[in-house]
Amino acid sequence: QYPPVETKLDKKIMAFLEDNATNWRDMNVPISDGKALYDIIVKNGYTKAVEIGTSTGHSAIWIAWALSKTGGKLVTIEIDTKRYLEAKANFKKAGVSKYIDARLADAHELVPELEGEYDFVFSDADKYWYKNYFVAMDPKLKVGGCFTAHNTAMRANGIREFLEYVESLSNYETTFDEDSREGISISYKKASK
Ligand SMILES: C[S@@+](CC[C@H](N)C(=O)[O-])C[C@H]1O[C@@H](n2cnc3c(N)ncnc32)[C@H](O)[C@@H]1O
Repeated sequence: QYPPVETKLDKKIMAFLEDNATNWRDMNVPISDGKALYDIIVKNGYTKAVEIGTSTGHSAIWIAWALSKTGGKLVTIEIDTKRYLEAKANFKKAGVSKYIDARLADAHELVPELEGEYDFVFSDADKYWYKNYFVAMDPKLKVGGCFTAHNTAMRANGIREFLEYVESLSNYETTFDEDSREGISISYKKASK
């Protein structure tokens, strides 16, 4: 389930993840979904990532682990101060702080304001805003980049609207991680329009 452990940092991250495997209580992704995100990033060599909805940092640690391989960096956004602070402490313990720019902010406001280009997005905050997050990130997502979203198996309001929208776009190709119980949509940007 874990990626190959080759370096001192790999060892440190894996030890942290193993020690805390049963301690995630704040709507965090399961280990298998974290590994799925890791694989997408490493396979594609992504270096500029955004996560919407940090919580206490489980998925961010998996993303940062992948970015430690590609030489990238993650911007992750959380609105809740307690979870944000806990995530920061977890990043330190896992040894991945230098790969993460953690922001305490309302993603409704910050996502449209993010500057620069990105090649990987993981959307995991308020579901009813998923389509808006996608619309705000789309112009900043490089061709070849990927927009992923969690809990797509829920098909709740907002998630359904987001999926209908992204699946209607001819410049995106969307698939689903079949092994994820909660569902991860994976939308590759094939062309600029
Ligand atoms: C499902 S949890 C994220 C879990 C995390 N990705 C993980 O796997 O470890 C969703 C998080 O999004 C945060 N959130 C909800 N609305 C938000 C908003 N408008 N801006 C930023 N964060 C938000 C919640 O406080 C919550 O911590």
